[in-house]
Order: sequence, then C-alpha cells, then structure tokens
Amino acid sequence: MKTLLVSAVALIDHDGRILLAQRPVGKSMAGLWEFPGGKVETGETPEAALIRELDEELGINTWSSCLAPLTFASHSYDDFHLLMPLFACRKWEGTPQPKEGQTLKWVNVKDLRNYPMPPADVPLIPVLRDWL
Ligand SMILES: Nc1nc2c([nH]c(=O)n2[C@@H]2O[C@H](COP(=O)(O)OP(=O)(O)OP(=O)(O)O)[C@@H](O)[C@H]2O)c(=O)[nH]1
Repeated sequence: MKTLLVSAVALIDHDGRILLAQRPVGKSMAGLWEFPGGKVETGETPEAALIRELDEELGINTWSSCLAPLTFASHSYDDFHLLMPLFACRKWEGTPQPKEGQTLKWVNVKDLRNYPMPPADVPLIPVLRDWL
C-alpha cells in the first residue's frame, strides 16, 4: 500500500484554542473536522508544504521557525497509508479565511472530542490535551 505524506498543523490562538477545518461536501470524509494542511509534494519538505497549504487554504503566512514538531498520525485507510506529522504553530501573519469552501472553527482543547475527525486524527486529541 502506498504511504501518503501529509503535513498538518495545530494553529493555536492566544486563548489556547485550535483551528479546525470542516471538509466540504463532495470531498472524501466530507463533514469531518481536520487540521489544516495537505499532501507533501515531491521535493518539498513537510514545513514548506504546510507553509504553502496555509497560504492556499487560509490565506495566512508562517515560517519554518514557527512550526514546532508535536506528534504524528500513522493510519491505514482502505487505499493508502497516511503518515501525517502534526506541527504546532502560535505565530502567523493574517487572519485565517476559508479560501476553499471549508468551515473554520476555533475549538477549545477540551471540546475537541465533540468534533468528528478522520480516524487518523483521533489518537492525536489526547496528545494535544496533555501538551496544551
Ligand atoms: N489536512 C489534513 N488531512 C488529513 C487529516 N486527517 C486525515 O486523515 N487527512 C487526510 O489526508 C489527506 C490530505 O490530503 P489533502 O488535504 O491534500 O487532500 P484533499 O483535501 O484534496 O483530499 P482528497 O484526498 O479527498 O482529495 C486526505 O486524504 C485527508 O483525508 C487532517 O487532520 N488534516
């Protein structure tokens, strides 16, 4: 099975809330809440992929030095294996906007489990809770 490398980030605001994006209708796993990010392209570092995706999806800018490695997901879906580093980021430029039809929501860490997430993300929730 193919391993897909996806880079994702927990953006953390001044109140310690995390930004979740709801996958739009028409995509796989529509309606589920996920961390901003996306596929790492050939020749790209996970950090560069994330900086690019944050610009494309949310219209914000950040820097490699502001991306702290936090944890990762490793999960087999039916047709691929997902390997997803999760970074934490507290510093960016601009205000996140839903540029790709997503719904955005700032969520308190203790409320994360009320937002249905892709199966790969579920084990990440306690890590965030312990870490924040
Ligand atoms: N960005 C992001 N992707 C995730 C998370 N959890 C998770 O399983 N994924 C999966 O990782 C892949 C991310 O790729 P992507 O974001 O570039 O792809 P996409 O929205 O176009 O989805 P697609 O595969 O349906 O075309 C998707 O298959 C997505 O379902 C998460 O928390 N954040």
